Amino acid sequence: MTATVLIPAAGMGRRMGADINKQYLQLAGRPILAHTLSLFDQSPHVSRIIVVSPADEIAYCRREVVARFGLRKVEAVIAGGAERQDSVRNGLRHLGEREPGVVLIHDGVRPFFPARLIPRVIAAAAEQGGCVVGVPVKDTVKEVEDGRIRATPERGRLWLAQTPQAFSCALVRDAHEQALADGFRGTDDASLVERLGHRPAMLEGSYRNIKITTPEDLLVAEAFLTRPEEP
Ligand SMILES: Nc1ccn([C@@H]2O[C@H](COP(=O)(O)OP(=O)(O)OP(=O)(O)O)[C@@H](O)[C@H]2O)c(=O)n1
Ligand SMILES: C[C@](O)(CO)[C@H](O)COP(=O)(O)O
Repeated sequence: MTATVLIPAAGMGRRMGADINKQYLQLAGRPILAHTLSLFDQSPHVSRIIVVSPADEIAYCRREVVARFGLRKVEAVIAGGAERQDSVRNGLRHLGEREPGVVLIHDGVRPFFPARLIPRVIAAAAEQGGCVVGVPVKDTVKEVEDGRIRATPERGRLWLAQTPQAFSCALVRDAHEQALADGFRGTDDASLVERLGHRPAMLEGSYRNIKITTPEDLLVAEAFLTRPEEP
């Protein structure tokens, strides 16, 4: 079974504070976005890739990433929206009704997702409707209100949600459209599906699957590149 991959890469990288958008910063001679796209482009479990980009960077993305690095499965680069949720919704609308299977949604700035997990994510989404990749929390987490601790949730039940997050395409499209209609804003795609009463599976991924967000993440990324994960 193969799946479609949707890559939201339409953010502005404000927290990175670089001169160029963070997905185009170089890691080992390639833009971060090219690393991420290559993971999926090379996978036999992926049929096609849709990239969501800032509208004014579409031509640059096509030329400097897709064409330059020969990413053959990238079918389209389309315009995103104001927030990640808007960008993903644009991508899902682009896929429209013609997408019958599973769609994997993966942040353009998570270049270290282990590609060996792609078939497991797809299978879990196909069997259980949805699947989120994540890792168990290592620190103790506190709920804080007005500068004071309100609660200490039991750590054994807490996971950090990463991407990819994969779903049957019809389900996640409905979840995004319902969230828009209700004015609901979530920080990931699964939360939109959960509020419709579904319980996506959690699949243990890798602590290396970081979202490159702030400058110190680039130092960590360089370190990962010098010592690649075992396949
Ligand atoms: N309007 C947006 C905002 C974010 N994203 C994408 O969602 C992923 C995760 O977002 P984040 O790391 O927060 O990226 P930015 O929004 O670019 O960062 P910042 O909040 O610092 O500006 C990134 O691949 C980003 O490009 C997107 O497609 N559309
Ligand atoms: C989807 C996500 O990467 C899961 O961890 C994350 O929630 C995105 O958050 P952001 O604030 O839009 O970067």
